[in-house]
Amino acid sequence: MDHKEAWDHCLSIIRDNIPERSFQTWFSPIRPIKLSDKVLTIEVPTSFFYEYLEEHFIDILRKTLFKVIGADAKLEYSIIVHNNTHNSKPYAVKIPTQNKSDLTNRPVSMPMGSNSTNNIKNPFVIPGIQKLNIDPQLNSDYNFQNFIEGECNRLARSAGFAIAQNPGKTAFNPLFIYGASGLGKTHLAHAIGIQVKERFPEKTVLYVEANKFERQYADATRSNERNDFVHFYQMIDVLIIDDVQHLAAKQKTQDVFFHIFNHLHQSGKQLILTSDKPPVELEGLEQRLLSRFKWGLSADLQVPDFETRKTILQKMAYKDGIELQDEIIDYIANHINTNVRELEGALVSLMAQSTLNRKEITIDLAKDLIDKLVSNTRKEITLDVIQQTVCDYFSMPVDQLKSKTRKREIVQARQIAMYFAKSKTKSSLSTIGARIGGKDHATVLHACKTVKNLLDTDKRFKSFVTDIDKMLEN
Ligand SMILES: Nc1ncnc2c1ncn2[C@@H]1O[C@H](COP(=O)(O)OP(=O)(O)OP(=O)(O)O)[C@@H](O)[C@H]1O
Repeated sequence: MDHKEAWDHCLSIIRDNIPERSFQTWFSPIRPIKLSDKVLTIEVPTSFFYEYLEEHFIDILRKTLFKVIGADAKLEYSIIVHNNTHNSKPYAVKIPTQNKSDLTNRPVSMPMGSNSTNNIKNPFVIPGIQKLNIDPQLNSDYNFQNFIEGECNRLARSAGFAIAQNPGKTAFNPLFIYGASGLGKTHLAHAIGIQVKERFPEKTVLYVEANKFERQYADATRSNERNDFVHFYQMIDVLIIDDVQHLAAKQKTQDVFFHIFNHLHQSGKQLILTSDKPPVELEGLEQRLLSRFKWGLSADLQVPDFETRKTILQKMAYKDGIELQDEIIDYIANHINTNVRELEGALVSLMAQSTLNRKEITIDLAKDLIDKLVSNTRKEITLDVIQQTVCDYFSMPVDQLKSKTRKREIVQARQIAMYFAKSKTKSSLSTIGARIGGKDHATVLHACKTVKNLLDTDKRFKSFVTDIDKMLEN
């Protein structure tokens, strides 16, 4: 048995024992490299990947290897590092944090300012910020207790939670959280900051929106305080920058951020960034910044599925001290399927209506209000919404649609998603391709043509497309 056969055999066992989504996320990207003396070497994309496997799948990996290779089987990881070399680690041995720099090809030779805190002036206009004893600018409501977990945010939440226990010391540095509007990026970023402050009160945490960072920098430059600005930011232990996409085309701000980023990262400080797009799709940001954004972990927040929407509503209602009948929760969760902010809005409107009019919250009141709300705020049809809707319709995980698999039914679903993405959004063909399965623009064009042809020739296929169209439009 060679390494490929052995690993294939292992995969078939693992696949039967874990959820398909986990399998796709954590096992599909692994490549077997060699098998010698019962030691199987597998290649994983990042050290985070390795740590995650060790933490979550160690038991199943161990049992499967013993079954396939024998009782004295061993597993070695080969981790792809930035300079395209590999680093093999023996089975079940964690990467010691102090050796992390061996694994990541960190450049940086930026001259550093004095670390002394005495002569640092506070360059900011934000009231409350003073030298190191700064207000972290965190919203206490946005904590982990209030952040509801579901398949849609599990990876980002787990990574965020791990960071909060050990800021700067995990492989997730930076943590790059991305996703469409209203899905909880800001909330999660604050939750990490709050938890760090609770566990390590002496640490300096700062949340700042990218726009504000830009304005502060412009002010500091105007008043000749650029160095103070840089020194100030270089003293932060956990720096959270929200909506980094707003730094696009701001060359000078990107330059200064680049230096701050390098300094903090090299000093083992934690960076948390949020954006509405993954690093590969961020336009107008310098390549050197984008490549650094990919050093740690990029984790997306997706549109919550129906069950998670229900949980979110139940917990939100509970927090506000009201009890809603299941029928009402189901109705809202069914009709508001865009993002968490809108779910929250619907619940607040419902409570307001019932309080103002002294009416009980009944299913009729809920229907009346939600129907108005939905028709007034015609939901934006985004690439995420399209992919989620197509996957809901065919009962498949979004991961599969985004994967490279050539299984017929998945290819078909992917083509339908591309067709709707082309007809209902303004996204370019290459963006559509990149977001749906990592394909190029020619594949998207081909998909649109195929769907149009099938609409004319295949009745069953046409009914799929019509149903999904209705779901998107309603
Ligand atoms: N998983 C969740 N659990 C509980 N509340 C959530 C969750 N996700 C989002 N929310 C709530 O939804 C609202 C919108 O979230 P948030 O502002 O974090 O979204 P965002 O992704 O940063 O959006 P934008 O890109 O528009 O700034 C907030 O009130 C937040 O508390």
